[in-house]
Amino acid sequence: MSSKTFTRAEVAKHNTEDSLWFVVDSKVYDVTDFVDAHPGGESVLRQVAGRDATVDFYNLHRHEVLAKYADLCVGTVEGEKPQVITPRPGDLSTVPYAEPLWLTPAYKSPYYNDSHRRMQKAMRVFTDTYVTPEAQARELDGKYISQELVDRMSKVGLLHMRLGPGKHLHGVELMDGAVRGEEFDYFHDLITAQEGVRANARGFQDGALAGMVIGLPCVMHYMKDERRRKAIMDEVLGGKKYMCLAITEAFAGSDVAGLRTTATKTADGKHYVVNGTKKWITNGVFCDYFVTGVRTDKGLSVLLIERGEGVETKAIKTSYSPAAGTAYITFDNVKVPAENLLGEENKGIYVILSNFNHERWTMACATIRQCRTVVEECLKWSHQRLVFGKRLIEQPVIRQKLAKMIALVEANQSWLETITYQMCHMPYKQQAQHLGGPIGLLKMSATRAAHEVADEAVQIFGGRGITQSGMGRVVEMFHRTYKFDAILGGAEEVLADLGVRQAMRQMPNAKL
Ligand code: HEM
Repeated sequence: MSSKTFTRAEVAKHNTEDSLWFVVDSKVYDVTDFVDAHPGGESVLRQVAGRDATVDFYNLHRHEVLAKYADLCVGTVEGEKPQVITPRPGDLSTVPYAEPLWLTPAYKSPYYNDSHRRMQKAMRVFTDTYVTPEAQARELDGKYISQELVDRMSKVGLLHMRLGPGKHLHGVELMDGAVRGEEFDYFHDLITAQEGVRANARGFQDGALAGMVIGLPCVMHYMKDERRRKAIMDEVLGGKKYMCLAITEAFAGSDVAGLRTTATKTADGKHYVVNGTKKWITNGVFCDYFVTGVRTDKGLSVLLIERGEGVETKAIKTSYSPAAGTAYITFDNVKVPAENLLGEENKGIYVILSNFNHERWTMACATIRQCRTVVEECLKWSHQRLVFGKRLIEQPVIRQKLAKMIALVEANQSWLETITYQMCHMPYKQQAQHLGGPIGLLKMSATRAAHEVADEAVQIFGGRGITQSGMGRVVEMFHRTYKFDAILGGAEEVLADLGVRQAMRQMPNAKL
């Protein structure tokens, strides 16, 4: 920004055909050569020529517009300083409820220590600096994640971290040394998930190797040949090869037992021959490995299938961006080595189920954080938007909506943290027994809340809430995409039922 200063009287002189200046938040803008390019047209700019246009500007634009057009700024008003906060990469928001309570000054939490705080800071800087700019660009052009970002994520251990705590992290320096792999627990995991989704790009979010997050654990826990397992883990965590989980079919979604893709053993027992289809496979379009649910002679099995002869993928157009690489897959007589069987033959259901809790919990982390971002957007918008002669926030009906949204977000975050604490203190096997139901209910609660939050947010933003650019772009994206989390990883209704059925297994002979 230029260091020049001007008096308001000097700015006022630039209100002619040949020179058009105005002030926004103490900064002086010369838009003489910009009027033809201004998306809002020329006339509106002429109306504020020579004047302070701060109120008009923020009634119509996001603050980030000023950063994008920073070269229009020719200086500041003498003796004045900009009042509007310009966040730097890594900054916490000071808007009420924009951050979870543990990151809000004056609040305490029993769950987070210094190591968690270091992780949060490092993740925020990384997301703001590298992920958000690419995520926003990919949402627009629909291309897949760049190898450059994958390499960067791999280098700081982000791909490793997304599998959750465990031995695969031991000896790994995370986020350039912010945290040691050995100290990584489920609260670090929660932070990783919640910070990552601040890029506000739901399609890209899945495109950023979500398939690996749910596919690779099956290899990590169930591939028998240790040498091969290590080689594949290194390739995938090194960002050299991409992996996805291919379970759902046109025939069966949440009803995993209804899968129809078959795997038949060859007479010599050395191979399986796979035939069938898969649908809605996240990242499938650009993956090298497919962790695939198949029907073998006496039940379900899981095979690691490499892209090759007989494997075809084509993109499915969904309501989020093509950056996710969502695929329809066909397997036609695909020959798969028998050692690519993950877990036991006909017992694949255990392989599939073993992963579900962590996947669902991660989705709850993400959804709750996205709801919070939408709350922040709504608080800012209702605070700056002038309508019917006053700020939107002065309408009681708007405050009612905000209160409901805030309460939903805070309640879900608290429940999430309580469950996360149990995850930190329960062996994995016990988690499956005691936490499968609560995690299912938590995910259901998070996506039901998302439904309410998305709906109210669009009402608050009006037409902008259904417009993909400008003020309401975050709300529009959320409203268009929150359903992915209500369906993927187990539909709301299936998880609600699971939660209650699991509780009923513990039901004593208690009477009213
Ligand atoms: C440095 C100054 C300005 C820049 C760089 C700028 C840039 C933009 C951009 C990029 C848009 C597209 C929408 C968006 O992305 O948010 C836009 C829309 C618009 N601008 Fe500006 N603008 C400036 C100042 C102003 C001022 C002072 C006014 C009015 C007094 C104005 C009136 C409008 C209007 C009416 C729209 C259309 C809004 C809508 O579609 O909802 N702009 N401007």
